[in-house]
Amino acid sequence: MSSAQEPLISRHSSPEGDHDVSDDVEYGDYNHTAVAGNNDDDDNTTADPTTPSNSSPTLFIYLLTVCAGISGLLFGYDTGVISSTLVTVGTALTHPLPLSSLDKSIITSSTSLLALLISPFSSYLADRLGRKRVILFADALFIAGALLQAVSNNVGTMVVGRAVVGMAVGAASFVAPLYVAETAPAGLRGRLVTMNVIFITLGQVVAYVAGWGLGELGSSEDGSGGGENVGWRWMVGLGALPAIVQVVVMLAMPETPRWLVMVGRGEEARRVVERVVGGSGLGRKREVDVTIKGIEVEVREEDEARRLRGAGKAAWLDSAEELFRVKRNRRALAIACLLQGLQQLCGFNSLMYFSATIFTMLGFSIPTLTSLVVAVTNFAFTLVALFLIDRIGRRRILLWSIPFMMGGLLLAAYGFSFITLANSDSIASSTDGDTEPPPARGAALTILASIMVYVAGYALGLGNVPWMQSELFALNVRSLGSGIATATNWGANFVIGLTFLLLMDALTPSWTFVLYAGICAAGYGLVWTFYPETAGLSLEEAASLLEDDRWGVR
Ligand SMILES: O[C@H]1[C@H](O)[C@@H](O)[C@H](O)[C@@H](O)[C@H]1O
Repeated sequence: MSSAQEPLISRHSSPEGDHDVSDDVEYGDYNHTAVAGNNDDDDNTTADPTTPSNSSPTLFIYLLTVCAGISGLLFGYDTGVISSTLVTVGTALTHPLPLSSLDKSIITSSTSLLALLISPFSSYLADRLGRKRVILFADALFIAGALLQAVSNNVGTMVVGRAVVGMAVGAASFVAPLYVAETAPAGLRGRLVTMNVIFITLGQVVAYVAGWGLGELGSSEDGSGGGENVGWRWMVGLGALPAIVQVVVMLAMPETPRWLVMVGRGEEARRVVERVVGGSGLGRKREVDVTIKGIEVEVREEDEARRLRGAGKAAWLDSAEELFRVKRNRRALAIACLLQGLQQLCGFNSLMYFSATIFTMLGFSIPTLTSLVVAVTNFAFTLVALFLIDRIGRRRILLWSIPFMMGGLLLAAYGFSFITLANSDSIASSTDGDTEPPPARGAALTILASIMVYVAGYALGLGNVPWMQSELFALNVRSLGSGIATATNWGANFVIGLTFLLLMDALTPSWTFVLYAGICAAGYGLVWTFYPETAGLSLEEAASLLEDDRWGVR
């Protein structure tokens, strides 16, 4: 990652008031990272508040990273597990009928809707209660949501369970990266954005593997005993496990030094920094002093800025005015929302959520196993993206990868045109997937291959680049701008989850995929016209690109 994308906790006072937790750490699920340019450092001579200059990472720091990773993993697990659940749940929720397309759509999209609704409160709660408590609170929601889903016997309870998980995803995805960003050395923070996406996609792989294993287990029980396939209950219930692990580890972890200073618990903050720094001796004491001093200065400056703005005016209003009044801020917002909207409207998550349903329709004998290719391809190419993105650049990687997505979608649409599918309502809800008459094998395999091409293209570009959104925004509007862009992501995610199966029924699968290809084509044009290359630039350079009348695109 180039220095321009190195997330640093800013030492500037922030005009964002009650959003100050995210002055530099944007909301975005798993994607809240403070991304500040080099220039952020220029006017400040103190060391990074939480950065021991010479020390190598302590065990404590590794633990922190894993802790934050569990939140990403949970996010991925809970969004990925729905795919297998929908094809193994059978008639358990709607006895004696299988789930309808509408049931499936509502169950799926309730998670993203609640994640969207909880997001504005996460930052407030993290300030009031502390970062650690919000992580624990999210874990409680993850556990409650998982158990509720596991015991549900009707669609209503399942939707409530999914919604509770959605609240957990929304809160955890904001606060966990913030927790690390405020505690860990700057060197680690730089990797947060991509690490988060990697943990999410890994969680999705785990969910798909669990869905396959437990779905199979359930079907054999079903076959021998004739009872309900209970595999799906284990799948959704298992989501509680990582959350329980996270609770245990988190209980042993401290609050972040920055929050402790903010609430006047300086002595505790010092002890935390001592653990972060590790080692002993005079050098260590000096490092701890400098770090604590840096945090105190930062917090004081923020308080001061807030006071100057005046108590009468809400801080977010201040920020909102700036965001919409200043041309270059408006442009940054337009681009960030464009990318986030496109990340979801290109239809990727319809595969993430419904691939097992699609492969059941296509007559694959173990659809949950076949659909693993979606999660594994996504994970593998996200890793590839990690190595490529800074070398190739964000704009260029998008312009290279979107045509592959379009090609994959159009080929899949072509494949679907050879297949006569039953309405998705009538798809058998078992994993045996035997449909009569069997769909054309060649066409089904073509669709599988084209979906892999599409997913690879997505993971290389759109799956990652939108989360680098904070580098587009000036510091004083970064938190709000990133928050709005992230809300766009959840909103579009909700729309896709709700409409995919309904579109498949109303338009046919071929036209649904053509529609997504059309959205990608429009997105390509918009990226080409409006999205300047920001790789390798400082935040200020990136922001000034947006000043010129061609939006910085040459
Ligand atoms: O960046 C992530 C990643 O691509 C996930 O696979 C996807 O499910 C999320 O919606 C997206 O935000």
